[in-house]
Amino acid sequence: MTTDSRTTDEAARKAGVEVKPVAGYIGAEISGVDLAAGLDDAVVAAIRAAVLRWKVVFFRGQRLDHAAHVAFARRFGETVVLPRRGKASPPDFPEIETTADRLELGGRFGMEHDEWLRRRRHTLLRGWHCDHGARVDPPAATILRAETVPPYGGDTTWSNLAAAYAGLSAPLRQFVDGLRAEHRLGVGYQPRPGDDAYVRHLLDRQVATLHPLVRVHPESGERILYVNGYYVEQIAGLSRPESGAILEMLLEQAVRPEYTVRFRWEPGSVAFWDNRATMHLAPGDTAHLDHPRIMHRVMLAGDVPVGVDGTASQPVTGTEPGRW
Ligand SMILES: O=C(O)CCC(=O)C(=O)O
Ligand SMILES: [Fe+2]
Repeated sequence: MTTDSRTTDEAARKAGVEVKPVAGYIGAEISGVDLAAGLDDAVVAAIRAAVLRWKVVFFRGQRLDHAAHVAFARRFGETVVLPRRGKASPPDFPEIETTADRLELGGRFGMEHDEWLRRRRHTLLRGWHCDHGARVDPPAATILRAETVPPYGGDTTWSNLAAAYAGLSAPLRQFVDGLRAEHRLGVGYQPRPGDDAYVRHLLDRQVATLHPLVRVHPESGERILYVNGYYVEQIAGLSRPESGAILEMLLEQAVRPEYTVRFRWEPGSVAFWDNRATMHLAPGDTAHLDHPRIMHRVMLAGDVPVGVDGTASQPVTGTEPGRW
């Protein structure tokens, strides 16, 4: 499978679906498909090719319920079953995670969201992340659907990390190709009464992995600037100030506006992104609004990343492939 646009177009033509790019480097809207119906293999192949080519694809006006959402995801790979989940997750659907109103990430870790973000070392990248990036095998993809959206606000933004890598100068690409960085979750957070089971699970386990700073995409072969605004902590072998300055620069590069796409949700919208080749930014503009925002997601299991020299990511603590 390649990211060649001819391959993508060919697959779409065969399947009778329309793939319409919506930004120069990332994002395409797919129409002419009902995700709740049983999809034939050609449609699945067309969607898969579009996700690889455009990194995130959008569907509108879908009528997925939890069961159909999971069934759709399973056409593309193994779904992730979280062993202990937040109280927001629907009963009987261990693969579905629900976020209501806003991402309470800070609150989840025992402090207010702003304080949580302030503690991050990298100031530029407030909130940009790929999902579960501190794991040794982060999910390959996330499929997010909107149930209830505010009348304004609540947009999500994605960035293309292959384009960000390609946009670096040659000497800098060569420099980062050989580096690895530690990604961490749960460090320094204090538990507090009322934490749900999922939070306690995260707090129980410090999760950290040494990932290549440039990973080779397992399907497309593209080089990906593998930084993460939530999780990346330190470039191995560099001093703390060197690492901090270089990470700030790379994180800024990773989310340059031209590499991004922003999506306006409607009820029934679905976004399907390649979590190996993108970061995304959950909206921060709805917390003060009096409008609910209810989203459900399913993730696909992913591989252990591999760097340019063929070296795989190394677990540091609290993570092993396939164990959630
Ligand atoms: O709700 C959103 O817009 C995105 C939330 C998010 O980061 C995720 O589902 O992984
Ligand atoms: Fe996310």
